[in-house]
This record gives sequence, C-alpha cells and structure tokens, in this order.
Amino acid sequence: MEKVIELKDVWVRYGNQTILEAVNFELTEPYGLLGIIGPNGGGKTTFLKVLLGLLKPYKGSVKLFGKPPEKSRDLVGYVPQYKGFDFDFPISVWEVVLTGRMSHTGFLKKYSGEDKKAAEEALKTVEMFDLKDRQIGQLSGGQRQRVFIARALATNPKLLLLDEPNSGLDPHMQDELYRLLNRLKHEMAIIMVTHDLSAVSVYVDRIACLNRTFHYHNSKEIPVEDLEATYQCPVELIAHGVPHRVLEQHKGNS
Ligand SMILES: Nc1ncnc2c1ncn2[C@@H]1O[C@H](COP(=O)(O)OP(=O)(O)OP(=O)(O)O)[C@@H](O)[C@H]1O
Repeated sequence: MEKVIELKDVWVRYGNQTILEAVNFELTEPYGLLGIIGPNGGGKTTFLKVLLGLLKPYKGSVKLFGKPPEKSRDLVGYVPQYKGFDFDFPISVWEVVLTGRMSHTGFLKKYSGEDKKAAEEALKTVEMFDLKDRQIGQLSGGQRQRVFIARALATNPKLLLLDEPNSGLDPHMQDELYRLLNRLKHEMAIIMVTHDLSAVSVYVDRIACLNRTFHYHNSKEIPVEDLEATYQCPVELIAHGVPHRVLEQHKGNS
C-alpha cells in the first residue's frame, strides 16, 4: 500500500505561538475523501501549508509519497480558501487553469502543447470547458470554485487539498461540488478542510479532527465513538497539544 502522507511528531509555530503540536498523521491507499474538521484558528490551513511545503515544521518529519514536500510538489494540487476578493482584472478561465502548470513551465514561460492539453482535460473534468474564454470575474461562486479545482487538477496530482471549498456556495452547488469530489476520489487522495458537518456525514469517508475542542459540547467531552456513530465514518484525532489550552479557556469562561 502506497503511503500518501506521513507526518511524525510535527510541531509548527508562528512567532512564539505554537499552532500544531506533536501531530502524527498517515494517509495510505486506498484513496478516499478525508474531511478535516476543527474550530476556527485550530490550525487546519496551517496543516495544509505544511503538506504543501509552504511552512516548515521546527520539529518532526513530513513525507508525501515517501519524499519531502518540496520534492513532491507536482503530485499535489491545492485549492486555497476563497477569501472573498474579486477578480476584477482581465484574466480568462483558460489562463487561470494554465497557471496550474507553472510548476512545470516556470513563471512567465511559454506553455507547451502538453500544458494546454492538461488544462483542457482538467476543465472538461469539472465541466467548465465551454466557459474557457469567460473572464474569471464574470463567473458565479460555484463556477469559480470549479475553475480553481481545474487549476489544481492541471498537474494531474495524486493528492488534492481543498481548503473550505464549499464556503459561499448554495446547497445545490455544494452538492455538485461533493459529487465531483466523490468522482475524483477514485483517481487521487483528497483532503478537504470544512466546517460543513452535514456534508461530512454524507460524503466523507474518514474524518480527522485537528483540535480536541471539537469533541467538547457544553463543556462535556464527546467520545470519538459517538462522533463516529453520528457521522457514520471513522474519526481520528490528529492533534493534542493546543486543545488543552483552549479547553482551559472554555472552563475559565463557564
Ligand atoms: N502567517 C501567519 N502568521 C501568524 N499567525 C498566523 C499566520 N497564519 C495563521 N496564523 C494563526 O494561526 C492560527 C491557526 O490558523 P489557521 O488558518 O491554520 O486555522 P484554521 O483552522 O484554518 O482556521 P479557520 O477555520 O478560521 O479557517 C490562528 O490563530 C491564526 O491567527
């Protein structure tokens, strides 16, 4: 079985604030859709950035497909969280998806026939090829999200990371998005950070919780088994350090 991700005792901090403490995590074949849940500020985006090699832990080891993140970049597609800024500059759907090939071509290099073919296939996969000449600023939220998924797919990744891909989408669009991810999960491993717990129970094969506070409701700890029964899929905890502090704050507030 191929090891997609292997994190051992990973510690990450910003300045003197430790965000990830002693995180151990493994993802192996068979592929599936993994949902990462946890409260705001719990470190979910930080976790994705570690996988992308954008953040280096000050302690611990990170391997993707048996290699350090910077050596496996081509194997990983990333759909960042949409922060709500408008694309009011002239760039087409086609051009956005082609930028996904930059790791192959380098910045400001000419795109090859192979790059264009990969971009075309990615747009067809998300059913957006017909809109390839449309300006990105003229798309709906759901369409734009599909374009950014196509951009991530343009390198033919074996691991796709999505940061809250459902935010801002109406229920129908969310449904469409999850159907798309469920199709793609047979070809690649997918990790989706989300706050959408109803979707988690329907679409996700496995849950990782990046902060133990999620297991506390009205100051009571909810056992993992109860969460598994609620969401009907395996749940694991992948961080233990930070939550203690947050829990203390909760106790202090009550
Ligand atoms: N570049 C940065 N410099 C300093 N602190 C940061 C930086 N990025 C994030 N943080 C802090 O690290 C913590 C974890 O942030 P992160 O974005 O990983 O959380 P998250 O679980 O994705 O949150 P959310 O659910 O709100 O998106 C937060 O307290 C945040 O303010």
